[in-house]
Amino acid sequence: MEELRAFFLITESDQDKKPYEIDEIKEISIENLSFQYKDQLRPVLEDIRFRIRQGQKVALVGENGCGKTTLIKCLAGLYETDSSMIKINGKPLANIKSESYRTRISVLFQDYIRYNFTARENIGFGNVEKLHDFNGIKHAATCTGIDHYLTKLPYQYETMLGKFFSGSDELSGGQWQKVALSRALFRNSDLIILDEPTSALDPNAEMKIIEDLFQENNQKAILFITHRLGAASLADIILVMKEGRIVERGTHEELLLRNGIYKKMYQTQSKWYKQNEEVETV
Ligand SMILES: Nc1ncnc2c1ncn2[C@@H]1O[C@H](COP(=O)(O)OP(=O)(O)OP(=O)(O)O)[C@@H](O)[C@H]1O
Repeated sequence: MEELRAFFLITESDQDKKPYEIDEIKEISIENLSFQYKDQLRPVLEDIRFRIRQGQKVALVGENGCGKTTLIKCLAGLYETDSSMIKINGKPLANIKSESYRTRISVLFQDYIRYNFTARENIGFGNVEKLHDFNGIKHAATCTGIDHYLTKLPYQYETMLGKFFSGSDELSGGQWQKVALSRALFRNSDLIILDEPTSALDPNAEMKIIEDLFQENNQKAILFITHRLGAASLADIILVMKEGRIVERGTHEELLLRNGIYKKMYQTQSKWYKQNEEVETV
């Protein structure tokens, strides 16, 4: 009898460890996550805890070097972390087949690729199986506001982008960023992770894109890094990081009521915008 029980116990625990597939991400939870780069003396992330549910929009803010990009790389499964610290639908990320997880997420890093291919392909590469789904590609481009520009190109979406080919069209930094963001949106994912997706855009264009992004993807979870608190204010939850830790969290209004880092950052940025408005009107 004991042997029989032992047999079932082993079989159950083996099954737990066997990587499995997921077809949906309903919740991501991070519990007590710490991370250290091999060549660094101190951890870059310490005791990180938060949860993102389906449809939630979460902004990650904080000064340069506080660990924001490292955190989203851990979440994207690019760095190995203690298996139980990141959980997807309540189960450790490490137990999920990485291919299956990656098809459910969409990530846009700061150093996105500018493909010397057509505009359609540049966006379509987000979901290569749907490279010929023109309506889907156009829809993603409309959401980021780049459709307007692409439709005016000599061959519209079939125009080559970049500067390598004759007849191709080289975009501005902000336009490339919109194309890259369209590519991330074209992917059919449950979780969209964006590292400063609108940093090259002017504040008005940025706010419009973030608003449209949230509206168009109301069922999806979005985690985005931003240095502009105007964009962060649109999120359901704002996580404020400092030296590898989350030190404040809440809505824009809640954080302004505290006399913390977020409020100081906000006051500094408001002053900056006011000064610039005054310079423009002089
Ligand atoms: N590949 C790496 N190897 C070693 N150290 C790294 C690596 N990437 C980042 N770091 C270090 O980890 C710390 C956090 O970097 P990270 O890029 O996560 O910060 P960040 O908050 O995203 O900064 P920024 O706002 O400037 O983009 C920094 O001190 C950085 O030097």
